[in-house]
Amino acid sequence: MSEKLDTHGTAEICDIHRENIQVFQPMSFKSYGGKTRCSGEIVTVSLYEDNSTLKTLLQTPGNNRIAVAKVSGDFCAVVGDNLCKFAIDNGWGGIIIDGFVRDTNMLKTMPMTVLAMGTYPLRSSKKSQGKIGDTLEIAGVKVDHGSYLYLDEDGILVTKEKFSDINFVK
Ligand SMILES: O=C([O-])CC(=O)C(=O)O
Ligand SMILES: [Mg+2]
Repeated sequence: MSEKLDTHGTAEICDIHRENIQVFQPMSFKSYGGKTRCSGEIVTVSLYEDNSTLKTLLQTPGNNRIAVAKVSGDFCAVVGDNLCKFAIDNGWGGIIIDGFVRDTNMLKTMPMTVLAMGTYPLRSSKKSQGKIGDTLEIAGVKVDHGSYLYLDEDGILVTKEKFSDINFVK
């Protein structure tokens, strides 16, 4: 007897839609937030040693979208409990940082999905401008602004559009 699942995680999406997804390389991201799953439209953010563009973005309505940021330059933490609180208050679906976060003792208690490459205690400078909307190269995948992301305990995958036949686990 086979039971039909009424919700799907990333593993089921991979089985159903293998041809239409790109999967992030493993061992690239760790989960730091109080939530470990999310799905939603991607907003891409390019940062260079400065989190102000991301900070401003997270203070605008998220409508359940996912902020995906790539950070270059010197090591710095671009998200901590303050930015995480903005994301929660403004209805963002998740924050994915190809870079570092801090205040992780707080982040783990907060109802937000926050993934990053690792932790670093030093904050970013406020000297440079970031940019929204670039295509980012992250964990072996080209991530387009406006594409769709599914993330859970098994991994992260992106697709051009939301799958209408998928009822993603909450
Ligand atoms: O303030 C910053 O730049 C990062 C941070 O610690 C926070 O978001 O709490
Ligand atoms: Mg902080």
